[in-house]
Amino acid sequence: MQLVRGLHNLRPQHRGCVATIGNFDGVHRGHQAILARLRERAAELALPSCVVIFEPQPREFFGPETAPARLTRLRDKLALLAAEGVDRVLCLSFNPHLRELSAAEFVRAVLVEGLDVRHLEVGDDFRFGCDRVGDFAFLQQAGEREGFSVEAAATVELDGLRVSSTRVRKALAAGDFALAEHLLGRPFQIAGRVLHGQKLGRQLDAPTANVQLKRKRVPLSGVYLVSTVVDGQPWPGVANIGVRPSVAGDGSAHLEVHLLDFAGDLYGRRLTVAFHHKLREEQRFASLEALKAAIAADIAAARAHWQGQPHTLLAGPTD
Ligand SMILES: Cc1cc2nc3c(=O)[nH]c(=O)nc-3n(C[C@H](O)[C@H](O)[C@H](O)COP(=O)(O)O)c2cc1C
Ligand SMILES: Nc1ncnc2c1ncn2[C@@H]1O[C@H](COP(=O)(O)OP(=O)(O)OP(=O)(O)O)[C@@H](O)[C@H]1O
Repeated sequence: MQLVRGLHNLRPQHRGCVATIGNFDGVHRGHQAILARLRERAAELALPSCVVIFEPQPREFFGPETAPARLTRLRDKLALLAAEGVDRVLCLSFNPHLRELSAAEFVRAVLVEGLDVRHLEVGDDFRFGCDRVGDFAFLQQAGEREGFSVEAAATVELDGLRVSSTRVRKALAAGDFALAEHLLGRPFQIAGRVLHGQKLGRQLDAPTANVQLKRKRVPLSGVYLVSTVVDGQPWPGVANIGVRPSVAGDGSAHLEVHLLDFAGDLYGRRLTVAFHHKLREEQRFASLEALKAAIAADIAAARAHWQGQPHTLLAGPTD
């Protein structure tokens, strides 16, 4: 899959494609349905498929402090789009210039002059352009004028409700991992490099891999049953994600993973951590002894949960 950053990096060979536009945060089952249609249309028309995304996402541009926490950082999103068979991603920086484009200007600059789109696939509720005035009817009219077809994919629902990134975030916040997994079509995962921590974990009888989050906010907080894959082998564990109120920190979110009965060195490696069940909220403990006892109880709960389940049967992460 090819990544093109910004309209100015489009070249003549990028013209002529089937496309879709959106945030695609989480690449959930609604997104997957659109991407499946995109693949089909691309094959029928013998053209490459292109997904147009924005960075930052529009809500992050309008309210960096109030925008919801991301399900996927750009890197994860790109990996998931590649796995869905997308040929090309056009990543536009959402900046003051882009936000001021009217729907008609967006169609002209991005879809017609930039990409020469021959077919556009969108969700039935899709809206875009300054003040979100561009909708499906608008796109169809523009398509008739400019010579591209537009198709609205039917809404994908689960239990009578639309699948959306917002709903995945709510499921995670409520600790409903079965629902999050249904909505995403895979367990919720966070990937990152293992960094050196404060080395306190050893004193707590729970050495932890400190997974770099590279983001200010995360869509979940607490203590969880997790799994990861080390050297191709699924590995169960328990993890804390949060600000670690019991130890002096900088207030930023951390992901600390303790793998059950693991003795190797993980520093510098990239781990993908899948979340399966919430054990408890993160707490502020008055002493390291109290924290140590709580972590021992978490580890015992994880052991009881995974006992009897062969590691190979774990619903592990995808890499
Ligand atoms: C299973 C588990 C549960 C944890 N629960 C909490 C908690 O409730 N409150 C807290 O402040 N820190 C909690 N922690 C985080 C520890 O404070 C952290 O792992 C420890 O400070 C080690 O950090 P280090 O890797 O930087 O040395 C938990 C860690 C694990 C592995
Ligand atoms: N459940 C769904 N069924 C069909 N299409 C969907 C569904 N969810 C999103 N889409 C479509 O996928 C494209 C990208 O959607 P986008 O990520 O912008 O919205 P979303 O998933 O609904 O997120 P949010 O909850 O943040 O609004 C759009 O065309 C959108 O209409």
